[in-house]
Amino acid sequence: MAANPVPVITIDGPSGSGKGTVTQMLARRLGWHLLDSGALYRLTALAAVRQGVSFDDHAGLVQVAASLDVRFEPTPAGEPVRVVLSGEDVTREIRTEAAGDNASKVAVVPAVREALLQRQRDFRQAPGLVADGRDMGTVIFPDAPTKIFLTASAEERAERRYRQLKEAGHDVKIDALLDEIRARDDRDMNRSAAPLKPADDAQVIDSTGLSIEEVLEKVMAASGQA
Ligand SMILES: Nc1ncnc2c1ncn2[C@@H]1O[C@H](COP(=O)(O)OP(=O)(O)O)[C@@H](O)[C@H]1O
Ligand SMILES: Nc1ccn([C@H]2C[C@H](O)[C@@H](COP(=O)(O)OP(=O)(O)O)O2)c(=O)n1
Repeated sequence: MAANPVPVITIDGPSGSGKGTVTQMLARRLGWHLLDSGALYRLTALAAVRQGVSFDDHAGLVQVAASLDVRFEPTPAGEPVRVVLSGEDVTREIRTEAAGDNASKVAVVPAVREALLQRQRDFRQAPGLVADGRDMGTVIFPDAPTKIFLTASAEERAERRYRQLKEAGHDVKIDALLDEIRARDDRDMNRSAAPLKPADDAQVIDSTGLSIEEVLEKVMAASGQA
């Protein structure tokens, strides 16, 4: 097969490592497209709940994933991309910790991942793509010229999530968030299909103690875009 000439930067890593933030800033700076693959798993879980499909019903989940009616709409700089599911704005609803946990549960099902595979690859359009998730560099875009694995200590990731949720007006407890982060890390890393791990050719960046700007600079340098 001929090599795909459209460049991709993959940014994989655990929850709260800063993938989404860095991906958005980088995509804007480069003028490239963006793929938030986690949103597809969050939407699959949300649509399943709404349609009364149990997470044990794998055939049902595949049906939901394959027929997702979703649009990602651009927003002004600094605001999250607007996510529209079957005509309804679900941007906020899919960002809760519960939605993330449900996403991680449907994401263990290999056939669900298979049903979302081509939809993700279709985001690879000129002039380039920045893609964030768990398996962007290992499974979805194994030929990506630049692969980043972003990480940070579980404590710092829980702290970041705490600040983010507090600012959004949610009543959260740091200990519960740390437990949730650890449980999700464990599920994402230990599943058989496309587990969370750095690709062999990924550059690992530990963002513990680094500001968002410092991380962005490291990612730009690693991708030859600095
Ligand atoms: N290096 C960093 N230092 C401090 N806060 C950060 C850093 N990177 C991200 N954040 C903040 O942490 C929260 C989670 O970041 P996010 O990009 O959503 O992570 P992920 O997509 O990996 O789950 C956000 O509120 C974000 O602003
Ligand atoms: N490429 C991906 C992206 C997300 N997932 C699953 C596993 C994750 O825990 C959930 C939610 O991912 P998401 O990136 O939206 O969550 P965080 O922002 O990292 O908290 O979806 C996946 O299995 N593969």
